[in-house]
Amino acid sequence: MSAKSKILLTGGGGMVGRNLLEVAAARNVEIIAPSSRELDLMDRLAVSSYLKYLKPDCVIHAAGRVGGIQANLREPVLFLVQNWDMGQNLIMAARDAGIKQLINLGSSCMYPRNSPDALREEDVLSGALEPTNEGYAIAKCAVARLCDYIQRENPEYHYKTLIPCNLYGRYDKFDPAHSHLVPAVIHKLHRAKENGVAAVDIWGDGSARREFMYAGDLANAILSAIDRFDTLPNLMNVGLGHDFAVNDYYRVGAQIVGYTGEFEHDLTKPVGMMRKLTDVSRAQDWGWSAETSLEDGLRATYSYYLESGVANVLSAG
Ligand SMILES: NC(=O)c1ccc[n+]([C@@H]2O[C@H](COP(=O)([O-])OP(=O)(O)OC[C@H]3O[C@@H](n4cnc5c(N)ncnc54)[C@H](OP(=O)(O)O)[C@@H]3O)[C@@H](O)[C@H]2O)c1
Ligand SMILES: C[C@@H]1O[C@H](OP(=O)(O)OP(=O)(O)OC[C@H]2O[C@@H](n3cnc4c(=O)[nH]c(N)nc43)[C@H](O)[C@@H]2O)[C@@H](O)[C@H](O)[C@@H]1O
Repeated sequence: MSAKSKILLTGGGGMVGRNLLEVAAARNVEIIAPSSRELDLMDRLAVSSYLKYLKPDCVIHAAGRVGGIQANLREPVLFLVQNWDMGQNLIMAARDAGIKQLINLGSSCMYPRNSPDALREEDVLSGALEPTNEGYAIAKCAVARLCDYIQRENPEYHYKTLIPCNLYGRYDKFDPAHSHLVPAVIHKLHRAKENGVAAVDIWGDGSARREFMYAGDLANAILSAIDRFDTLPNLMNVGLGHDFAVNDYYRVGAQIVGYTGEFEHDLTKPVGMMRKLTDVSRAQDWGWSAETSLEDGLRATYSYYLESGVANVLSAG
């Protein structure tokens, strides 16, 4: 894509979007990123007229209704309806506006549950989904397939999907009502350290495994995808290629936060998939690999948690 290309980003106010905008700014890549108040993706007519007016050369779809296992269990209707409506509205409007290049973000939750092996792109829709996030996963699969079908019907359109593994990093959601594992680890351990709490609860027995990648690495991957769009595979996992047990995230988190207390396992809490490791060979063949270690990523995320004031807001709540 040329330096003059006009790039539209949805979800610019979210964790992935804000990391992408930071990395793009550092490389003098201009990206147009309307907030949800400026462009509500649930409003089909507004999306259609916006795209016909703006006529971007490429669209990056990073908006979504996103949350951890507890939010998905609580509101499956919202996760299904909003992620499908936003994706359909944007992608159909892009097609009808004649926009030829689009990068859609899926999620490793799209994959069938409980696969002992690393998940390959061709495994999408090859088995039953994880019940704890089924609504979200159905929407993600449907939007990814919509992109694929548009390409099949219109070969001059290139609507590609990246499938990120679990993510964490600066600008993440730390509110326990919505957070994923890693921000929950940071928030719970910080609060326990500050309040002298003797033991922190871990949901489940801690043996579930997760592949959490630093969001800054995904931002770099998306920028590479923009730069080298023509060689980008139509469907590509973006992950670490290795995972850790839930207990490991708490152990390393305790080192970073400075928590020296004990842990207790709450077996009444939901654990979701026992594993959802992505196979990253397609990305490696394409010339991309993640670079940030868990320790470095946790350290940067904890610094953000402290410096952004999130810690104080959540402590006051
Ligand atoms: N976080 C993860 O672990 C993870 C893992 C794999 C894939 N992904 C995917 O990566 C993408 C970004 O995730 P994230 O973690 O950055 O999510 P996030 O922090 O929750 O951000 C979501 C973004 O979507 C926007 N949005 C929500 N409803 C909207 C609407 N009706 N109209 C326009 N914009 C709307 C939000 O805008 P406002 O802030 O203005 O509401 C926000 O900027 C999503 O597609 C997600 O499925 C995330
Ligand atoms: C990428 C996201 O993956 C999500 O699944 P999923 O990895 O289980 O989502 P998480 O909420 O990150 O949970 C990951 C694992 O961490 C365990 N866990 C341990 N302690 C905690 C805690 O205090 N808070 C949280 N949240 N988890 C905790 C949890 O039981 C689960 O096995 C999907 O629900 C979303 O839709 C999204 O796709």
